[in-house]
Amino acid sequence: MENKNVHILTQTPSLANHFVAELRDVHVHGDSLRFRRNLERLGELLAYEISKTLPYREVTVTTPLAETKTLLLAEQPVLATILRAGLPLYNGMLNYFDKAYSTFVGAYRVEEEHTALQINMEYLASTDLHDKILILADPMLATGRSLVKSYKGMLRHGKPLQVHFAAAIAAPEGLAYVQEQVPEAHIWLGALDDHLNEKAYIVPGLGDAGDLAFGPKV
Ligand SMILES: O=P(O)(O)OC[C@H]1O[C@H](OP(=O)(O)OP(=O)(O)O)[C@H](O)[C@@H]1O
Ligand SMILES: O=c1cc[nH]c(=O)[nH]1
Ligand SMILES: [Mg+2]
Repeated sequence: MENKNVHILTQTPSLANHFVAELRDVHVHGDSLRFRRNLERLGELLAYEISKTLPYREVTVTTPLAETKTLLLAEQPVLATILRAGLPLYNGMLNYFDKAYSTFVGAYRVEEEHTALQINMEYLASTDLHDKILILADPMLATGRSLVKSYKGMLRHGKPLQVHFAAAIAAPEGLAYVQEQVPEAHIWLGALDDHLNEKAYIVPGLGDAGDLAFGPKV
């Protein structure tokens, strides 16, 4: 997909391909610690890629031997995520943007037979977003409904100057919906997959990210 606002890590050879491969692999899925850690490692890589596009300022650092100039972030981004599957990806980003403030949304898909997919949003705890650089991380961008509803809910806490959406895996349908609803967003993906199935799961995808990380919901 040719779009300068969409960045897909696995389109070039790098360790991101290892992390995404393990996230998908049914033979690794029994190990929830490894699943969470792979999401976290991907979050670290996505944070690093995003960091290359952020504004910097020059500062002087004093070593034991001399003073030297270096670049530091002009400002910290705000990191946001959607509970619960978003936590490990968010945690990876927080490992790198280690002084960032955070915003949390509790949203989940109501997956019922014969009814249209609905997103329940029941919790929102946000820092001030006015004029901030916002990075919203959620591992699965399937229909895009969770991401867009969460982002629009966050806007009551201020309009960010810049918005980045980060996901491990996206479906083309969800990507198109997000681009239509939030055209200003910069989108960062581990991988862009083929399609959604009849239950709005990403194919080939990885299954249910929340269940694989934290166990099945009842
Ligand atoms: O693009 P969408 O079609 O909205 O689907 C994506 C959402 O699905 C997953 O969460 P889920 O609803 O399974 O909740 P969970 O984190 O509790 O597992 C995922 O973490 C996204 O938030
Ligand atoms: O494929 C999908 C779609 C939504 N949520 C997931 O965890 N996986
Ligand atoms: Mg889930």
